[in-house]
Amino acid sequence: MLLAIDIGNTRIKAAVFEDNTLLDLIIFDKKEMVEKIEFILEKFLKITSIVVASVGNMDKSVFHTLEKKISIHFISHESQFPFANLYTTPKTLGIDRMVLATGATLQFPNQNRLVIDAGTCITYDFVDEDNRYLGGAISPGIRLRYESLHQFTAKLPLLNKAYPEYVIGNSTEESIHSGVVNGITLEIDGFIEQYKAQYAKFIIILTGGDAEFLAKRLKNTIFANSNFLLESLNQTFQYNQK
Ligand SMILES: Nc1ncnc2c1ncn2[C@@H]1O[C@H](COP(=O)(O)OP(=O)(O)O)[C@@H](O)[C@H]1O
Ligand SMILES: CC(C)(COP(=O)(O)O)[C@@H](O)C(=O)NCCC(=O)O
Ligand SMILES: [K+]
Repeated sequence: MLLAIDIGNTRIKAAVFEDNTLLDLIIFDKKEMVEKIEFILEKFLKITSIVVASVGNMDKSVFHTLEKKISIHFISHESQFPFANLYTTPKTLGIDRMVLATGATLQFPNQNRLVIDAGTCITYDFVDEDNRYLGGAISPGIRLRYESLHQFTAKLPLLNKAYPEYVIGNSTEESIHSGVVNGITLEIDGFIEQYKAQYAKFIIILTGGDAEFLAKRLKNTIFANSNFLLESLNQTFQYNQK
């Protein structure tokens, strides 16, 4: 039994896996890390390994006590991946993006895949049918857009995400919602059209904390799976056990 931990820039997502079955999902803030991991290990006594993927530099001291009683694997640029990394700066590529590319490669073999992860940032990652990771894009996520409109202007309010009623926002709040939410959905649909100009066929996987919210407003058919990164982390762990 495996505990997979995805440390993003906003939240920590943890999942317990028995082979490829997700038994439990826990989402928490970084400051709750120790207590939450201890809670999970007490609840699932059969966990024998922990695998961690972190976008930032890991403070591994959190795991020092745990390392005495359980094996912990940190996915890094030195881990094994089932794709050829054609990124020209492979050592700066986000570990989260490499894990997403691994899941797309293993779960959807022999085809072009585009993974869109709508989290703190919206990341786009493309793996072609020959299992070559080509790269993609990094764009501000929903929260980042609302917060930057508030933080870098004199008068704009900080809003919680909501669907705009119209393209033409008829109030300050509606204008902000239209700019943020329509901006993102048009960006995503626009990027997909650009990829279609280069690749006749590819599948699209949408994940991240805002996947469900955005999926409803996207024109293109996509696989929306908010647990895709955790599933991919489980598969990355298995791939590194061979
Ligand atoms: N309870 C929540 N707390 C924080 N963000 C949330 C929550 N529920 C949904 N979200 C949305 O999820 C996004 C973060 O998604 P996530 O994939 O966890 O980010 P990351 O992996 O970058 O930490 C936020 O931008 C926010 O819009
Ligand atoms: C772009 C990211 C911040 C996305 O992180 P997230 O939205 O998942 O918190 C992360 O993938 C990252 O730090 N990437 C490093 C730069 C690169 O991928 O080229
Ligand atoms: K992301």
